[in-house]
Formats: sequence, structure tokens, C-alpha cells
Amino acid sequence: MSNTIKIAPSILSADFAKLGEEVRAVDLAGADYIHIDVMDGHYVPNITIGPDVVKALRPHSDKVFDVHLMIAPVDPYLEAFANAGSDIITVHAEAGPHTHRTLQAIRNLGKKPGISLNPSTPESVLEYLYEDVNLILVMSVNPGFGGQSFITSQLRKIEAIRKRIEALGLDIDLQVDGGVNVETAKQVIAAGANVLVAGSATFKGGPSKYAENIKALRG
Ligand SMILES: O=C(CO)[C@H](O)[C@H](O)COP(=O)(O)O
Ligand SMILES: [Fe+2]
Repeated sequence: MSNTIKIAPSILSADFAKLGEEVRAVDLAGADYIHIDVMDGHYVPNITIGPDVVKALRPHSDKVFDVHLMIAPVDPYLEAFANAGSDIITVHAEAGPHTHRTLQAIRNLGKKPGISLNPSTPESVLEYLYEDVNLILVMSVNPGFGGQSFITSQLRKIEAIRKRIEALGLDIDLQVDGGVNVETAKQVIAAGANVLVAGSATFKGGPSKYAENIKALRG
């Protein structure tokens, strides 16, 4: 497995009145990816941002824009998020009946496809999708809100997915999202994750703390 840990600050915990500044600040503080949570008030019980905001943020950072779509249906919006400057587009396995088609559509738009699993979704749904993704996202909270507690049962899922990725000899980012802090970061890294999403743990304390917070998560 890749032994380089990547940190993806979730801008859900940023100051929404200063999003451009916040993206520049976490970029300078050492973020590897910029994690952008898109919620529709339908697939998840919260509403955040759309493709116009992603497009407006694009000039603020050259880092990978890691766009986590928590929307259903998702297919009608893929092109808009691709054109807005997303690099990785992650969709939820539970958000529609034609996940394979959706992942192909993302690839055909020239972007890296990611697949996300809610805490109650077993890893077996990935079996026929491993070849079609660049990133697998294990949700360690129920999607919709930042600042929730890490669900420890997801460690077993991370371990099982990492084993399967290695058995298949594939190069896939294994990302964990939700309740990641300095303590849980150690556990998810030990279980085999290599990309850590962190909202609250990155943005706590304000901009002067971002570099220190990111460094602490990297371990
Ligand atoms: O996708 C998400 C929620 O659905 C967020 O990325 C996640 O919750 C990050 O927030 P925190 O690190 O504070 O848990
Ligand atoms: Fe997320």
C-alpha cells in the first residue's frame, strides 16, 4: 500500500463567508486534497454548495479538488461538477441504481471516479467496481454533517477493503471521512487508509492553527 498519508481538509468546517481565503489557507498549510462536500437536502438532510461555488474556488488552489457528491440523482450534475474544475468526483453507492454507469460517465468526462459507502453499506458492493475507481471513500459517520463522532465498526471495513485492493494489485486511494481527529487518524491509518478527510480537526482554532493541525493528523 502507499505509505504516504494524504490529508484532505473538508471545507464544510471552513468559514463559508470567506471560502476562497480558507481554501488558500489550507493549501498553504499543507493540505494534499481540498475536500468539497456537496449536499442536496434529499440524499442527505443538509444543503451545502453547487458547481458554481466549486468553479469560484478553483482559482484559489492548484491542489486536487476532491468533490464528495451526496446528491441523488447524481448523473444530471456530473458534467457541471467536471466543468467546474473537480479532479476527483466521488458518488455514493446508495444514491442510484446504476453506479457502474455513473463511474464510467465520470471517467468519460476526464475525471477520477470515486465511490463512497455509508456506514451501513457492506464492502461487498465494491466487488465489481474496483477496476473502475481511483478512490474508495469509507464514511465513518452518517453523511450530512461535520463534527460527528467516528463510528469504530468502520475500521473492519477499511481493513477488508485494503486487503482486497492489495489482492487485486490495484492503486486506489482508500479515504476515510467523518470524525477523523488525531486519535482516530492513527486507527484508520493502521487499518489501511491513506487519505484522511478532516473538517473539524483541520479548521479548529482558526487559520493560525491549520498547519499544526494538518501535521498532527499526518502523525
Ligand atoms: O462528508 C462529510 C459529512 O457528510 C464531511 O466530509 C465530514 O463530516 C467531515 O467533517 P468532520 O471531519 O468534522 O467529521
Ligand atoms: Fe465528505
